[in-house]
Amino acid sequence: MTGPAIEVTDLVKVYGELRAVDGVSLTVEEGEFFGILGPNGAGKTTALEMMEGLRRPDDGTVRVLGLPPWPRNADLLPRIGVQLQASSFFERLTAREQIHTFADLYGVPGAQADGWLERVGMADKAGDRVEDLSGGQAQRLSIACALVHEPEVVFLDEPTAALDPQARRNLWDLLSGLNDSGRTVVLTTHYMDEAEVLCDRVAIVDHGRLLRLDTPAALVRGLDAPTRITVGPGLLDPVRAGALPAVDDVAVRVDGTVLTTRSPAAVLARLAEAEQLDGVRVQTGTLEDVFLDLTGREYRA
Ligand SMILES: Nc1ncnc2c1ncn2[C@@H]1O[C@H](COP(=O)(O)OP(=O)(O)OP(=O)(O)O)[C@@H](O)[C@H]1O
Repeated sequence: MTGPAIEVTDLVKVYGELRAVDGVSLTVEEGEFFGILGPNGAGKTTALEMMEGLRRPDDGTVRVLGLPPWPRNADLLPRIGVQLQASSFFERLTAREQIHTFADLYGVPGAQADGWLERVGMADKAGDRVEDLSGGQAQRLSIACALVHEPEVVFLDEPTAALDPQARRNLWDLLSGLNDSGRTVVLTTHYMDEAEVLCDRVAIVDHGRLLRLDTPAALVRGLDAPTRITVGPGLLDPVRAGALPAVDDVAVRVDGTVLTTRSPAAVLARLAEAEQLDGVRVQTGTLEDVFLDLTGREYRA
């Protein structure tokens, strides 16, 4: 294929007075793991549904694999995968019957469906009814159903929402492997850490607008945030610490003495000379700092 996997230009969706998506333009490259990150109500789902061809844009254009997804495009449908919410499973079917139903719709052999159950770690739950699955298991099944026909582009809408932290982390392992074979993955999330761990590039959205689009590392670097180095409590005389070259600020807290610096290597070298590196913690900026910097308010998922 030539050209980007997805091209969105000046996309708009209006509900009454509300501009849920307000002039978003972005390009997703083939094989990219792309994240749309923003707090609740930012417009992530609305934007994603317009890319999937499930919602009609009020303005702007979408091209997926070079084709317009709206109105329903029969050439495009077999080439994209859309993760449905667990609540939209067919009722009373087992996990295996569920994914085989999807496989039949796409003319995919049953063995391929079983292969996907295996890949998402659901083979031993194949005989369980979908309503008896845990939240994490239901998400795994819905991801397998979205991928059963081996689409080139897959859309996942908050695939780890409502999961406990352990189940989320388990699902990250599965998600991070999804684009190994060159498949393009677009995911929405309101979890900063999830975007940071999984995505090649992240679009930060708020109030329907695209605020910033870059790799997580570049977003954090662009912030020019200082590094915070925490030394164990009582190990460092705050006055001497403040006199160290490159230390901009010193704060004494219960969990240790926090040195703020823009030259962490120089400060760490001095701590090493003084043999005070034991238990030292180094914290750089995160996507949460980026959001705060962009919007002036704390990130609240
Ligand atoms: N069908 C609709 N009619 C009216 N308003 C809508 C409709 N769908 C969404 N909205 C509104 O549009 C805004 C964006 O909603 P959207 O679901 O796209 O946000 P989101 O970023 O996906 O948030 P969440 O994480 O809560 O799903 C919200 O204020 C929402 O209330």
